[in-house]
Amino acid sequence: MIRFEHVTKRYPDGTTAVDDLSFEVAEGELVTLVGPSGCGKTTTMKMVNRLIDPTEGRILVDGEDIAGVDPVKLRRRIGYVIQQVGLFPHKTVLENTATVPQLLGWSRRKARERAAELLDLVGLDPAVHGDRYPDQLSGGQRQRVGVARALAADPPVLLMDEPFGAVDPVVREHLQSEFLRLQRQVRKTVLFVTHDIEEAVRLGDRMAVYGAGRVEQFDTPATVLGAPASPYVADFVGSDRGLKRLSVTAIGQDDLEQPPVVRLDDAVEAAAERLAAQDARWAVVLDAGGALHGWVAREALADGAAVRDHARRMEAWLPLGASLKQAFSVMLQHDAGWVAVLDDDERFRGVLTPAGLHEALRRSVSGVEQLESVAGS
Ligand SMILES: Nc1ncnc2c1ncn2[C@@H]1O[C@H](COP(=O)(O)OP(=O)(O)OP(=O)(O)O)[C@@H](O)[C@H]1O
Repeated sequence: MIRFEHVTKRYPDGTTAVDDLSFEVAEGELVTLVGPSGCGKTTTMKMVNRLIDPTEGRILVDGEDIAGVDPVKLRRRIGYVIQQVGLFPHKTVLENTATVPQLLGWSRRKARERAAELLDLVGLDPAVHGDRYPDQLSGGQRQRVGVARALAADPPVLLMDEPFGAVDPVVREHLQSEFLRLQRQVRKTVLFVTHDIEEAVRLGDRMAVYGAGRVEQFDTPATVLGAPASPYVADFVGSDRGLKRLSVTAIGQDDLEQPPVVRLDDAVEAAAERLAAQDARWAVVLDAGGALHGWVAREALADGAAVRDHARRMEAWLPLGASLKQAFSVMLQHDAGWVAVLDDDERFRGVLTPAGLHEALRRSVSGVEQLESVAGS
């Protein structure tokens, strides 16, 4: 969708901001550009919407060399979100969000309807916030309006330059989660500039780690953390990259244990027999529809009619594919001996125990070492 071919940018004073850059961002992919200040991230981004033109090389958007495209027309296909947001102070939130559709010639009513829909999508109630002015919003809310405005004309491509850089860490994490949720819905092709390695790892399908003007490594966060391509990248991602890897290592089916499963309506004797046959002290309890209800202890199944007479609720669960970091946090939060793991259709897939989690942690960390020795050989 966005393709850089040997792109170099030299400013008139002789500074080479970007040096022979080649990479491709697939349709619907979110690529983070991360690196220290002055390494050329913003220059890279501004070349995509022709705020800056390259000195050498070419950039293709959707197969078309953008050097031949009128910048104004090009920018209609490309949403742009920056740290300073740049909302018009004298326009309301709704008017700000409707700006681009109106420039594109939409009727005032249609543009405002679309704006209200988008504010809703980014988690702002148009009835509450729509008529406010930007200075009546919090920093986090202003950033959300910036994202809504960039999405208003439904461009296939989004450029985001440190969009969450100016808010405090708690709000930033919140905005990141919301943005990930939003991106799963809208599936834009996104270039996202940040100097925060945690943010780059968390948001990126792939990440480009910049050294001075060059991409030192372009790969998935798990690979960048597990097998840094050079001592520079290893140093940049930090000595705690093993820990960071926990947030990008997913729980898999192999990490789960399979205790006996009984249903709320099962007769007590039949349930007790099943537990005895597997020599288990407890079983997971599902309701008639197969949804997780909780658990039941073997010794409780001595009397009564159905499992439901003795079943206890268990609220904690994790989706299959959740990160080890999330798993750790849910286990600590619920002080639980096990956590049920459900798939996308909320079907029960097994339980994660502290032993299973420990095994997965070891695998993740030793993965780092193994990959390191591969990278070093
Ligand atoms: N108009 C300009 N003229 C000359 N040099 C420039 C110009 N704009 C940027 N540069 C230089 O180009 C290099 C790359 O700048 P760029 O803004 O792309 O970096 P960055 O990685 O986005 O940095 P930051 O994270 O600080 O925003 C820097 O050395 C910068 O000083």
